[in-house]
Amino acid sequence: MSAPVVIVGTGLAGYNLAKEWRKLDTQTPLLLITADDGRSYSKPMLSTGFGKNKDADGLAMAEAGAMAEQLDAEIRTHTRITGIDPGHKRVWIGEEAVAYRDLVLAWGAEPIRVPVEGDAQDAIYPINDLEDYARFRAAVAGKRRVLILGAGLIGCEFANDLSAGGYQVELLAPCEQVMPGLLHPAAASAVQAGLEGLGVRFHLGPVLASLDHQGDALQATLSDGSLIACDAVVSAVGLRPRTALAAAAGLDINRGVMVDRQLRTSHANIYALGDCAEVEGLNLLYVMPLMACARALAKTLAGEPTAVSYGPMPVTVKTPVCPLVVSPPPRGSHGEWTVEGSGSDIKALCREASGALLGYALTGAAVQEKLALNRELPALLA
Ligand SMILES: Cc1cc2nc3c(=O)[nH]c(=O)nc-3n(C[C@H](O)[C@H](O)[C@H](O)COP(=O)(O)OP(=O)(O)OC[C@H]3O[C@@H](n4cnc5c(N)ncnc54)[C@H](O)[C@@H]3O)c2cc1C
Repeated sequence: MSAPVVIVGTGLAGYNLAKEWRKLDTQTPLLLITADDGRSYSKPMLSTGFGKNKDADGLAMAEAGAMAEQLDAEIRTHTRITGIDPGHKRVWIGEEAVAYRDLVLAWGAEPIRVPVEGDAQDAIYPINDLEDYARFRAAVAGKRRVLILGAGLIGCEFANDLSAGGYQVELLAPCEQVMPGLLHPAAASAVQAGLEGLGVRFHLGPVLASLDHQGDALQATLSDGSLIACDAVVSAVGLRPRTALAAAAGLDINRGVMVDRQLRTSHANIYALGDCAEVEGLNLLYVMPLMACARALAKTLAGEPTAVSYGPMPVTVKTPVCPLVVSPPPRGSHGEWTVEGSGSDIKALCREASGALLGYALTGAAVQEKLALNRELPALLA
């Protein structure tokens, strides 16, 4: 039998690529390898599960077996790739070598861990996949108070969702506003005020110095000396694209695994997409870009080399208490911000001197204007 196309990872990138490719090629063998249980799920739902009262099983859309049948593929679950041998076109799973025709890296990004003192490291939960989510839900069942580390998009989404699920939330981050780097301060204030309205208490500035067990609960000591009592900690301090195995195999690495617009790495027959990939300098950890990459790469793998294009990529942040859509100005662009509105309804626009729209942040009622504004936004990869 000819060597299969091998996709490493069964997240949205791996599975969507497999689906798109199977539309074009029903013959070539396909092998998916995943470190997790291979269940298909939509990762964005992880930060809406408490409000919707859905556990991990409730968020899973299909078991690995059903996906294998649907994709006419072999899926190896709980199996971790440990090396790549580009010269011989094979990957290593421990001592076992697996040959590939083409190899696709869709192995995502991993949560950054911040060093914290104390005896309760075990009570800090990153939530980056279904299994993380299941562990966290088990940890907070019957509990009341959650401390979130990180005021980025994911930290804010969890703050909204856990509040909606009945938890008392404290949010700690060493920055001056929520979603710094992504949001204009006026929009950040609107979101923060909305979350405060739900009872979220913000501690912006200090970091977590230590976390210790105290009876059945936990005590967090902040770098400014203040104390927070809680029952569990969510770590949402950021993600780092997985690159170590690619670097060890000699692939070009920057922030992510570097690929061109055809999603080709620096080595023949090896491609990357999703959170692990840096596409012409852009490492976008969102669903829309990976879907565009999956469609383009499916064609390339089916024999029609195709470059990916990114249109505007606005992000809808799931903070229903203060709806938010944001499209940050492209890196390196220069524009002036104008802000209209007040309270929870903010329209912040960034324009070039010529008047061309570079980016925006819309909150509350202003979100309605997104469709009209999207038509004005520049494409990220034309
Ligand atoms: C809580 C949360 C909410 C989000 N909300 C949104 C949103 O609203 N909108 C949006 O656009 N984006 C959102 N995102 C981002 C979006 O979900 C991700 O960009 C996307 O799901 C990444 O998919 P992926 O397939 O690249 O990676 P992953 O889903 O992380 O998949 C990686 C896969 O690789 C496997 N793997 C890793 N290492 C190995 C190895 N060595 N061997 C074998 N397998 C391996 C893993 O087991 C897994 O199957 C959110 C992210 C989070 C965490």
